[in-house]
Formats: sequence, C-alpha cells, structure tokens
Amino acid sequence: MTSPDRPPVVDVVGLHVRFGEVEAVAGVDLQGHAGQATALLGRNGAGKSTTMRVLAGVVPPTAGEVRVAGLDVRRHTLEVKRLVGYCPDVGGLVPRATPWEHLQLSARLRRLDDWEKRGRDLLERFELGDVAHRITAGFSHGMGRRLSVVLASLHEPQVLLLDEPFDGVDPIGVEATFEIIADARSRGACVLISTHLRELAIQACSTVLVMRGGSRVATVDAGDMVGEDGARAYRALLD
Ligand SMILES: Nc1ncnc2c1ncn2[C@@H]1O[C@H](COP(=O)(O)OP(=O)(O)OP(=O)(O)O)[C@@H](O)[C@H]1O
Repeated sequence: MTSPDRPPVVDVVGLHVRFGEVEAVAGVDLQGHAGQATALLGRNGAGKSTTMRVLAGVVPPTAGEVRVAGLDVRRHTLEVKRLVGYCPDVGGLVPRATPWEHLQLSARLRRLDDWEKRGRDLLERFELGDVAHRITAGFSHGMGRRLSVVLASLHEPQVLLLDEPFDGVDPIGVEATFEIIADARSRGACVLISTHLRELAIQACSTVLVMRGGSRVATVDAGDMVGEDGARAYRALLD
C-alpha cells in the first residue's frame, strides 16, 4: 500500500543534530510513505536513535526540515508526540507502574476512548496478560521491550517508530512485533525500525537506509540485503 504519488508521511531534509562537540546526525535525508516500512541500519553511534528521537519529538533538530504527518516537529512538538507511536531504544517505562497503568496513561495523554479491549488484546498478543497488573520494576529486558512495542501501537498511530524492538526478545515476541508492523502497514501507517538485526529488518521492511557517522550512506531495497550476498553488501557499507 505504498503511495509514492502522495506526499511522504515522514519527510526529513538535511537533518543535523548536535550535542555540544558531537555531531550525532550530519545531514540526513529520509522519506517514509504510507504503508511502507523502512529499516535504519548502521554501526553503534551511526545516528539511528537520534534520528528516531527527532521524529518522535523528543530531541529537537539543530538544523534541517523535519515533517511528521505534515507537521513541523519544531513548531508542533506536542502534536507530533501525541500522533506518533514511539518505542524508545532504552527507558520509557515507569518502574513502579504496571503495564495496565502504562496503557491507561498513554490513553489519557491521547484522549482515547474505547481503548481497553485493544489494550487487553495487545497484552495477550505479547504474552503480557498475566503480568498486566505487576509493576514493571522486575521485568526482564525482553518483557520491557515487548511492553514498549505494545505502548507504541496502542493508538494505531499514523507513524510507528520502533527503536531496537527485537533486542533480547524471544521468537513469540518477534512474531507479535511482525504482526504489529504488518497491521500498521496495511492500515496505511508509515513505519520506521532501527535495529542491528539485519535479517529481521529485511523481513519486516521494504526499504533499508544505512547510516554511518551521522550520515546516510545508502538507501536500498530490502531484497538487496538478503542472505550472504546481502550481508556482504551491508558489511561493505559499514567501513
Ligand atoms: N544526549 C547525547 N549527548 C551527547 N552525545 C550523544 C547524545 N545522544 C547521542 N549522542 C552521540 O551521538 C552519536 C549517535 O548516537 P545514536 O545513539 O544516535 O547512535 P545509534 O546509531 O543509535 O547507535 P547504537 O546502534 O549504538 O544504538 C554517538 O556518538 C552518541 O554518543
């Protein structure tokens, strides 16, 4: 359901992000369309998470134009935060709150009615139903990742941003995440996934954007990254 004729849902032109002396993102262009999933790949420190944080309205761009669903992230930061579904690479969970309380908070922030059935279904899909009322402080890393994906997708966002969603997640959680991505694409959402797991990225995505040193070094079809040839092609882009 990719619609290249329509304006991109995510439109990033010349993005720079600087933290003091560090230029985390150094001129990235990126377009994401409705129904399309794009993987961000690259070595540690390449700028993937920073790019995702800008799209989520969490980190302001230092320079460049960033539009999410037509909204300028600088001017409409709060609207962008409400609109996107964002699974951060780390953090984001309140240790003393239960999964159900996290869902309640997310629903309240977005003024959702009628979210409870979907919330329960999502927890069941990610096998978190039994711990729905247990505080997250004692959760394993993978349980926290799965809950973060549930929270990102509760409101069926137009833009779904998943940063390392598969990290430490078991096969059932990976399958559930694939389903979330497929559902999002079929209802016309734009999905971006940052990961180190190339094989999973190419199963879930149609396009791969490879970053190095804060810049985009290539945008390729996911099919070109498959198998040993794909691994070699990817490896060649990293140095
Ligand atoms: N808040 C911050 N303050 C200072 N430097 C930062 C901050 N956030 C990111 N950086 C730096 O920006 C660069 C890009 O980091 P980023 O987390 O975006 O990379 P990444 O590609 O997601 O890496 P990884 O794969 O390890 O998660 C790194 O050099 C990092 O140290």
